[in-house]
Amino acid sequence: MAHLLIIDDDPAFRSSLSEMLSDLGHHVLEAGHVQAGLHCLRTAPVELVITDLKLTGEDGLSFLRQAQAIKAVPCIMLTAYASGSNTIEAMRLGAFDHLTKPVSRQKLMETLQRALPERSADRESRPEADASLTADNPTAERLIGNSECMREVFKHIGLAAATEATVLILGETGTGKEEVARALHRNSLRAHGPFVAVNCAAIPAELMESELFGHVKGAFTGAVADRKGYLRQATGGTLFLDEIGDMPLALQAKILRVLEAREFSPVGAQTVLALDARIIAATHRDLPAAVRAGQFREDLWYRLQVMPIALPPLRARGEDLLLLAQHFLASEAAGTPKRLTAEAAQQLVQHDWPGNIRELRNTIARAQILSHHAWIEAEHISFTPRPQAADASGRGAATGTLAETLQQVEREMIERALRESGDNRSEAARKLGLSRQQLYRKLEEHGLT
Ligand SMILES: Nc1ncnc2c1ncn2[C@@H]1O[C@H](COP(=O)(O)OP(=O)(O)OP(=O)(O)O)[C@@H](O)[C@H]1O
Repeated sequence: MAHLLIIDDDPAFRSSLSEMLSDLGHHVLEAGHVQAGLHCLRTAPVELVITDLKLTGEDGLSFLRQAQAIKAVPCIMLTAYASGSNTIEAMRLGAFDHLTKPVSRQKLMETLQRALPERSADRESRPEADASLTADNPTAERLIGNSECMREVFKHIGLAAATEATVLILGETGTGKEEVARALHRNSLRAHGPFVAVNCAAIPAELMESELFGHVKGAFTGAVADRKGYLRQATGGTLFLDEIGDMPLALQAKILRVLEAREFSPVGAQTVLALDARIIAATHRDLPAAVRAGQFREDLWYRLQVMPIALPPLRARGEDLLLLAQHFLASEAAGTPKRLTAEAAQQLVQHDWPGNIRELRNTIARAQILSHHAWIEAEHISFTPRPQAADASGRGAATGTLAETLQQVEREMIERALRESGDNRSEAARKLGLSRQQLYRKLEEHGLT
């Protein structure tokens, strides 16, 4: 038996929940608003709190903020109005879990079982979240999603946000990895610092080191002035390394060193600078497969595994699809948002969304333009043809003559080999099964020198 406190301004809900918990053998206290709940926490031997989010007067998040100063007890947020931002905020403020109403007896039992053995000792060591950071913040909902899998993602964001842990975000292209990185930053203790996003796949391998670490004047030909580099630009904030799976191996070793030692040196400098930025990385690649293929360092992979967050593809997000579609219709509308007919919604549901949320956003934008009325009909929905990935044989990429296609595939393979070998030409030649001379000739042919 444990002493539980329920805070809810709906007396009927309070008493039915109280009955359910008493049936499970617990001693239950009830409060109708936040201050009454805080009073119980001060005066009674409360071991766990279940609080509603939307209450008359102060809300459940306000209870969480104030409760921390009184007693460390697990708090479960229960709401009919779950959103990405209130889930993240509740978890960041130390909530044990965030459940949606109506809650089943089974779910409640399961959550209590997880929460109660933990009691207070464990929780006292959790870093206190800075309540001032987002106290007035969660206005516009930026991360849409109500599906069970996204609610798990929001909880992980909330838990990770309050820490300094390096986070690795995994997910197919367009699933919202950058959006999640931004949410982590917004909800972190570094929210007032900069958020610097770097796309590792877009920077030429030979420039990447100086782009990240900076350089001093004269460090190499062309270094005509000092350059700060992204690590220093992110001081006090967050550095988001997007597409880390495309980082050349040589640089992966350097980033690992930065993560371990939390210090780095600009190219050509003798000085060592302390890292004062949180690193969040993301990739759409299958990193374990890249590790097996020798394209990604195993030690860096383990180092990034501290706090992985895997984003589900849109086709696995069920109800979120139409929720997101409505969100894009509303956010892009000048006046009253257009509505989807049942047939148009059906079209959306049947598609498998290889480009995920980005593809949905573009599909909705296109439908919005094509429809001249208040409704979006099925005929306004069209999907972008899926780009055919060029495999090593060039199949699927062929639009020109055979010779053109072969040239194109050759060029892509050379670029990839150079990227993956950190621009080391001997290694790239080995990967491609060419001699160094043959590779040099090909580089010249393709204008890649
Ligand atoms: N949960 C969400 N709610 C609303 N919009 C979202 C959500 N997730 C992603 N988006 C939108 O979808 C688009 C793609 O998101 P984002 O750029 O974060 O994806 P990504 O996984 O980083 O893509 P890539 O792998 O190509 O870098 C953006 O316009 C973003 O604002």
